[in-house]
Amino acid sequence: MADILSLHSGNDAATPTASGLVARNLTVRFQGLAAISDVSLHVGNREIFGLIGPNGAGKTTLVNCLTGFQTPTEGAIFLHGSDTAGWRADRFRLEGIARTFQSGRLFNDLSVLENVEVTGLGLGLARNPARAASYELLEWIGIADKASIAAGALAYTDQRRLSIVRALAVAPKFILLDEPAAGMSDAEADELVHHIAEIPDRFGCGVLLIEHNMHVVMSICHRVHVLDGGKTLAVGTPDEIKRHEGVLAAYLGMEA
Ligand SMILES: Nc1ncnc2c1ncn2[C@@H]1O[C@H](COP(=O)(O)OP(=O)(O)OP(=O)(O)O)[C@@H](O)[C@H]1O
Repeated sequence: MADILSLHSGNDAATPTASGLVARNLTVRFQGLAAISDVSLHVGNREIFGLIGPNGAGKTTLVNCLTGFQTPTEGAIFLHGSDTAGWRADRFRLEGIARTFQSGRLFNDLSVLENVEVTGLGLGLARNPARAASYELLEWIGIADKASIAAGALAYTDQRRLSIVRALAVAPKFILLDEPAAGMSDAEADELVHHIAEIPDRFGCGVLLIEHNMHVVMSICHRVHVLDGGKTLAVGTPDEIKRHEGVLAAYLGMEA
């Protein structure tokens, strides 16, 4: 615990605290090559925390570590002060860490409503309450009118919306969103921004957001962590990140 309280060292500008989701000095090597190197971060309880970086920067590898899909080669992850060493993905999920995948991973043959409902049933809810809660989530994200069609028949952008509510259905403490705005038009991304911004207060959870759409990241994140080549390049508020010379050169400059 004392170690977490002194997290302020290293490369995370977060306020030291034992609460929240904390990664400390994470390194992941694949066949000797470092996908991430000595990365530390802290996501606060109701924070919207952006994770950005060029392709191959290590964002997904980091999220895989924070959800138990990847064991770090070095370093540690703490959830509300508990060391997660040895936790597998199902334990992370049970402890309140939910995620979406770039690929969606929906049950394509089940209806949109059933995709959310199975999560509620898995949590032990009875059928009717699970169905009602699922419908409410679909209404919130704006796809309740498609509740009865097969998830596999949804447009790609609606599949991404469904992935988000399915992850929220487990009442997580943290939700990790992997490129939720991918493939969306500017208008669709704007609408998504509005929904993601509501998550902390409406669902009482923190958000870690991987996103290439800079408008989305800069308009809703409280803080942004920039990875480049597996290393932390900068951590700061959106305004600080927008002005950071190293970030402009390594990443944002590419967008110009
Ligand atoms: N299972 C793996 N085996 C070997 N190398 C891997 C593996 N997973 C990722 N890598 C490598 O680790 C580095 C980081 O990849 P990662 O997918 O985490 O980056 P990313 O920032 O999420 O990229 P993108 O924006 O393209 O999704 C890349 O060089 C990638 O090739």
